[in-house]
Amino acid sequence: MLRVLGMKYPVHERFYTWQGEGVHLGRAAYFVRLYGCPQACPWCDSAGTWHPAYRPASVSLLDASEITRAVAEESPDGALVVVTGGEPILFDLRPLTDELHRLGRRIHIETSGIAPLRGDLDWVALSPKPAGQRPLPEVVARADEVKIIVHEPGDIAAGLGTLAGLREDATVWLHPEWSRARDGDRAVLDAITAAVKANPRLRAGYQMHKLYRADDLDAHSDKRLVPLGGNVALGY
Ligand SMILES: Nc1nc2[nH]cc(C(=O)O)c2c(=O)[nH]1
Ligand code: SF4
Ligand SMILES: [Mg+2]
Repeated sequence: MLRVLGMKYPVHERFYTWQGEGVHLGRAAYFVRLYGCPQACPWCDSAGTWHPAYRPASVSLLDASEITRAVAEESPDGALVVVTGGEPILFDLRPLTDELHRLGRRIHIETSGIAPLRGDLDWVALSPKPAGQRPLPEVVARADEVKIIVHEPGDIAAGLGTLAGLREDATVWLHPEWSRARDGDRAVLDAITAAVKANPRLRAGYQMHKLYRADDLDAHSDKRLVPLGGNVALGY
């Protein structure tokens, strides 16, 4: 118990913006991006999780009170708090969700679902990574929405294959991976369109914050353009 109360979270970056994706698209949101993820998706926009050149020199270790104070000082009442990653589900989020609830905030998580969820979350956005570790059934059952990132057309079936036990009312998004969306990759976009037309349960998604370039205003820890797909010359 004492250990949990003294829990420190590795905060990679934090910034106040709006939710750029999913059911809560467009809502004011304070993002807390925790650090560390074993999944190593080569297109991850949190490149420090997998890319040697983008590993931050240091990451702030903050406890629940420090994070909550930053949320209170840097965003107004009514803004959501989105805990993202990295992989936030690796941490015991109970002290953090308790403090943020005392502040009156609603708390959302973005996760690949690879560990039991610890914390009182108001919204769970599950983004399964079938090429890596698959989401636990208990997290699938808890998910309020799912975002399947489509880098190749085959990612649609692979993502859907991880969702046994998903609630009937959970929203399932197919999101073109950002470089595919940005480059107008017809194979990926057409595969999403065909999948939605074949299965009305699915929805076609997009990362609206990137179109707005809202990211440019964020206090990201690393402003460099994130490389995609690795760098063969450097051996990763
Ligand atoms: N504006 C904005 N919306 C987002 N929704 C999910 C994000 C994420 O990186 O998890 C994200 C993000 O990084 N920025
Ligand atoms: S699971 Fe998410 S945070 Fe982890 S490497 Fe993949 S995209 Fe990045
Ligand atoms: Mg992002």
